[in-house]
Order: sequence, then C-alpha cells, then structure tokens
Amino acid sequence: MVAVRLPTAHGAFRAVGYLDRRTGVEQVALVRGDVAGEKVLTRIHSECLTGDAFGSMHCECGEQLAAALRAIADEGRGILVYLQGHEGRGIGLLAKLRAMKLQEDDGLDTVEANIALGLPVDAREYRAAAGILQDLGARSVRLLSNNPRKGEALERYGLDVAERVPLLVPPGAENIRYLRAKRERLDHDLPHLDGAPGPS
Ligand SMILES: Nc1nc2c(ncn2[C@@H]2O[C@H](COP(=O)(O)OP(=O)(O)OP(=O)(O)O)[C@@H](O)[C@H]2O)c(=O)[nH]1
Repeated sequence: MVAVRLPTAHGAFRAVGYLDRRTGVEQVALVRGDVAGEKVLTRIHSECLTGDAFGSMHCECGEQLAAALRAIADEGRGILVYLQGHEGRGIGLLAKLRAMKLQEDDGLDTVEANIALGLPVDAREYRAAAGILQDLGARSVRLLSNNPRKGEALERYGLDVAERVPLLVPPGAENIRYLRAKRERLDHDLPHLDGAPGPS
C-alpha cells in the first residue's frame, strides 16, 4: 500500500494504491476526509479508458467519474475506488471495442453485442473494492450508482451498503441508446430517461 496527496481539478485527494495479490492487478482509491466510519459517500468506478480518458460520448462513464469526484469533494468526505480489470464490464478493452463496433455498424445493443462475441454480459467482480473499503475503515457506504446489482455484489463481500445514491448524467444524442439499453436490459435505475429525445 502506498498513499500520496493528489491535487486534482476537484481539489486534493489522498491517492491510496494497492496491489491485489490474488489477481496481480494494481488498484487505487481516491480518498477525501476522514472515511473511517459509517455512511461514507462512495463511488466504485469501473475502468473505461474510452470514456474516462478520451471523453467518449458512447457511454456516460467519463461524466460519471467527474460527477462522483465533485460530489465527494462537495461533501468533504468520501472514497472513489477506480477498478482496473473492469474495462468493458470485465471483458477487456479490445473486446469492448469489438462490442462497440457491433453497436455502431450492426445496431446491436450493449448486451446483444457481448453475447454476439460469445462473452459474458457482465464479468465484473467486486472483492477488491470491498477489501479496499474495509482497509480504509468504511463500515457502511452510500453508494453512488444507478446499478442495483453493484450494491448487492458489494454486500456479498460483507460490506454494508446503507443507501444507493443516483449518479445521473443528462442523456445526449450519442449515449441515449447505451443508456436505454442499460435501463431496459440491465435494470439500471435511470428515471431521467423518461421522455428523453433521441433514437430508441
Ligand atoms: N461491454 C461493453 N462495456 C461498455 C460499453 N460501454 C461502456 N462499457 C463499460 O461499462 C463499464 C461501466 O458499466 P456500466 O454498465 O456503464 O455502469 P455500472 O458501472 O454498472 O453502473 P453505474 O454505477 O451506475 O455507473 C465500464 O467498464 C465501461 O468500460 C459497451 O458498449 N460495451
């Protein structure tokens, strides 16, 4: 474990790095304030190179990352765990690009594209995230997520999810199909899509 002050566009965080000896994957958490305790505002963010680093509008990952850091900064206390190995909901970067191509060229949705590639729709697991939160002393979390299954997955590793806090990004022409597929096929709680314009 290594911890260092990290100044960001959202103010300074403590970056805490870990090596997951089970998987060999390096992980990092950004921490603001005293997080030992209850109901810590927490984002478990799945790696998305295209959205987080390149600002891709296919998905809303990059905007969620910024919004989560803003929310934690505003609260003055919280944790963002950035999960490497989660790229493409766990299928990896190249497979995700293939899946995006099937959506772009053939009109498949994000679920159909993974299935067409013979890959799981969602292969992510959250053991590392739960371990990091426990190491940081968070006894229960308010989870920034629209995905009900994420909280359930964390609870399976013994973490108390006190509440799920919506992390809604306004839909746009480029991400509306992805967002609708998440709502309709993956049960994400996205009430703000009601009446949103754009292709169905
Ligand atoms: N397979 C696949 N993965 C994608 C696609 N677009 C984004 N992703 C990945 O999806 C992951 C994020 O998962 P989402 O289903 O968007 O959201 P979530 O993390 O389950 O839910 P939230 O907590 O509400 O953000 C990231 O790892 C992205 O790399 C896509 O078209 N296909």
